[in-house]
Amino acid sequence: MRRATVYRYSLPMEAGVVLRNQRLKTRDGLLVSLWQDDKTGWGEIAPLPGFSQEGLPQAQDAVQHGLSQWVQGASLTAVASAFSSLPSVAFGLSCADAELRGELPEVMSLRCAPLCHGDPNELYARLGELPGDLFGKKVAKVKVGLYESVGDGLNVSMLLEALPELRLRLDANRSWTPVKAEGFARHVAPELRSRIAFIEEPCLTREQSRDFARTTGIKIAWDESVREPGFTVQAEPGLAAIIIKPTLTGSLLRCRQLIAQAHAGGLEAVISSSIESSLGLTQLARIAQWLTPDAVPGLDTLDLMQAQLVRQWPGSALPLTDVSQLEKVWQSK
Ligand SMILES: O=C(O)CCC(=O)c1ccccc1C(=O)O
Ligand SMILES: [Mg+2]
Repeated sequence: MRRATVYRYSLPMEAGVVLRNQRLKTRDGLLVSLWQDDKTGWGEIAPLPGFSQEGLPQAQDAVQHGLSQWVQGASLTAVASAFSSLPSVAFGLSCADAELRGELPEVMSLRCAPLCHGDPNELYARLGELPGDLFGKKVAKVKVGLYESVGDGLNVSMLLEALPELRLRLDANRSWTPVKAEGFARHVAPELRSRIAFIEEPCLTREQSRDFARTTGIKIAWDESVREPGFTVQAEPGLAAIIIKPTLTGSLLRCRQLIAQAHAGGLEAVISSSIESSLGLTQLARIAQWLTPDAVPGLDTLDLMQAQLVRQWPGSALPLTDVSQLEKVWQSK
């Protein structure tokens, strides 16, 4: 006997969370809970506005359709894989399936690269509390490209000089022209550059980003590129990592393929948040521990929200929204 329930959630965000020029006031998504033979599995389906191609109504239709098939005996692994054009659906259903089958280990990665939103004092304070990673180094992520690239360069240099064990991941989200990228690099001394683990997508095109890596010696990582049609994982000079945001990428199977291809090419694969609730984030932390144990995941987005959902993120003081407070939108017969 199989049963499935779909819940809808809407969590208030902290004021001022802006994504690709739009303000995100609430984070909206679906939770699914599966039940079979006294076992349960949960998954989160949360298309991210401005990033996901699919919207929530379309995702909900697909989820209900997929779960109806599962209840009637179809394999959810196969159902999830069939939704490759709706990555959030493929990912959420495959997580619920993996939990139900006991495939997703419980143990979470407790390391997480803190996201710095520009205030260096805040980052100093947070880094002080951070445990060093496997190699005794601390890693944090700083968004760049929002203001003047020269200012970004100065800020990054100041952080690296002030904190000698710090390594930085930077993320420019394709915002720099080659001239701006050069303006950034000019203000980061060559001896500091090796402590930039990578910068995600510095320029508008991959070719420009490759040129940037070549001329500056600063390593790059693909993020947006990983989700573009025709992308294949390929090791190349200057490339350090690929970023995998499963909600934007697809099923666990698809994520595992990307991770395996990255590792085979000597690249780091970094599991990262698409601003999921605490339920989705704790699953991502488990996936990271399971599949990329040597890479610190990029999951520091819980505090953008005003509440946690169903499952608690270790150490978070945010209030917890319980299942009983959620709107049930569908249930199998
Ligand atoms: O990667 C991280 O550390 C946090 C997640 C993050 O930065 C992000 C979250 C949602 C959408 C886009 C991005 C991004 O990488 O730009
Ligand atoms: Mg990015």
